[in-house]
Amino acid sequence: MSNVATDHDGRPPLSSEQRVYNVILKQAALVDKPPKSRSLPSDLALDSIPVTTKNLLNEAYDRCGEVCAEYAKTFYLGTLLMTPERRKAIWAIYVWCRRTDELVDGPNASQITPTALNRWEQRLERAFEGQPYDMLDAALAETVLKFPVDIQPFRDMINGMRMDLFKSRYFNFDELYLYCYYVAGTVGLMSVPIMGIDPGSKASTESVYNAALALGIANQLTNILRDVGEDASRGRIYLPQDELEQFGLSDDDIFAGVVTDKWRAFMKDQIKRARIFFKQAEMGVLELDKDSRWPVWASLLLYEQILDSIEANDYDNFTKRAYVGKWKKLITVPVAYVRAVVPPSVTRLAATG
Ligand SMILES: CC(C)=CCC/C(C)=C/CC/C(C)=C/CC/C(C)=C/[C@@H]1[C@@H](COP(=O)(O)OP(=O)(O)O)[C@]1(C)CC/C=C(\C)CC/C=C(\C)CCC=C(C)C
Ligand SMILES: Nc1ncnc2c1ncn2[C@@H]1O[C@H](COP(=O)(O)OP(=O)(O)OP(=O)(O)O)[C@@H](O)[C@H]1O
Ligand SMILES: [Mn+2]
Repeated sequence: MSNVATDHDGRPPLSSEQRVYNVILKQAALVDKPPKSRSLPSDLALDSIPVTTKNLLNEAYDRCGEVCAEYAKTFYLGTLLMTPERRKAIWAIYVWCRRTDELVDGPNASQITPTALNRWEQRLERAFEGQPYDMLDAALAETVLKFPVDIQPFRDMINGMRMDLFKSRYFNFDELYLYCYYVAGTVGLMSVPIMGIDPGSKASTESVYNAALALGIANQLTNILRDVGEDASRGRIYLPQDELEQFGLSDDDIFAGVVTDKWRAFMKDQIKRARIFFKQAEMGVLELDKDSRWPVWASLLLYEQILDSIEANDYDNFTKRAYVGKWKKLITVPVAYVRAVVPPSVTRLAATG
């Protein structure tokens, strides 16, 4: 199994960041290549799909859109601005990610075993080979046929779910970084080939992939900070153990769930780090194809505001769930639009007067 965590014989172990960067280089090289020629059965060529299958596929894409609208309304609205082909592809990937997450986080999570995840991975492979198991997989299968999406980030997301099955503590940020790549950085890598890089962009492909990875990491770190109380109630602590210790905190403090000055100081530090990842991601949004920028900006700005909300709750993420209110969301959407359509030099000039 190809896994970013594979050890290199005899050489000093690479950090998670270095391992993940190697994946970025590989993904960037793949998307730079001309369209891949997958060895698919000849009846699977896109132009030979019969009309009835096409109708079923369209129904499957519509269903993917509905799921996306149900789980992330604002983001769904943003996808409506993308070209129909891209929008459908993002929905299909969204649904695969949501279904993968539900395996370990959903109502049947207690029944999920490593074998079940292996079966899910086999299903994924079949979809990439053009042999989908159900209609939602068929939408994914068509998507990966149309766009230069590689299987590795998908496999890696399943690896993240495997990690969730046996691991409930993270010794340091290096371990947490790898987990964040698996469950969220991968989403960035899956999305870039769909959203496309602006033909006028001067940025290197790997720098855009790196920004996409950073957005995934930033989102996941934010998600972890928002859900500290909820995760602790399930016996899970994603926060790096060594950093907790540096602030004089232990697992017991988290289970006790009392906001102290030590906790506030610790949280400030964690929020600062998440914001650094959001900043890294921002540079990449400008390089995306024009009509893909708005949904990404909206998603970035909305998720980042969860950090503001944790601050506004005076760092009580034990008993309060940080969220972005309706009005803030409403304001964010046009702000994201302006950022997406106005070149950064103009907004910078406007900001400096
Ligand atoms: C435009 C855009 C945001 C596209 C991404 C669409 C997509 C395929 C999303 C899939 C998300 C998903 C269901 C992932 C499964 C694992 C998971 C749940 C991760 C957490 C998401 C937050 O979900 P939620 O708040 O609903 O959490 P709960 O389940 O309720 O706890 C994550 C925190 C991470 C999701 C990661 C991203 C959205 C990364 C987005 C990065 C890009 C789209 C790259 C943009 C490109 C550049 C160059 C910046
Ligand atoms: N899984 C996700 N992937 C990408 N972005 C997401 C995801 N979940 C949330 N977001 C971003 O964060 C925003 C807030 O998400 P949240 O799920 O709290 O609310 P919503 O579904 O957008 O709106 P509502 O509260 O009206 O249902 C989303 O609109 C989206 O932009
Ligand atoms: Mn959500």
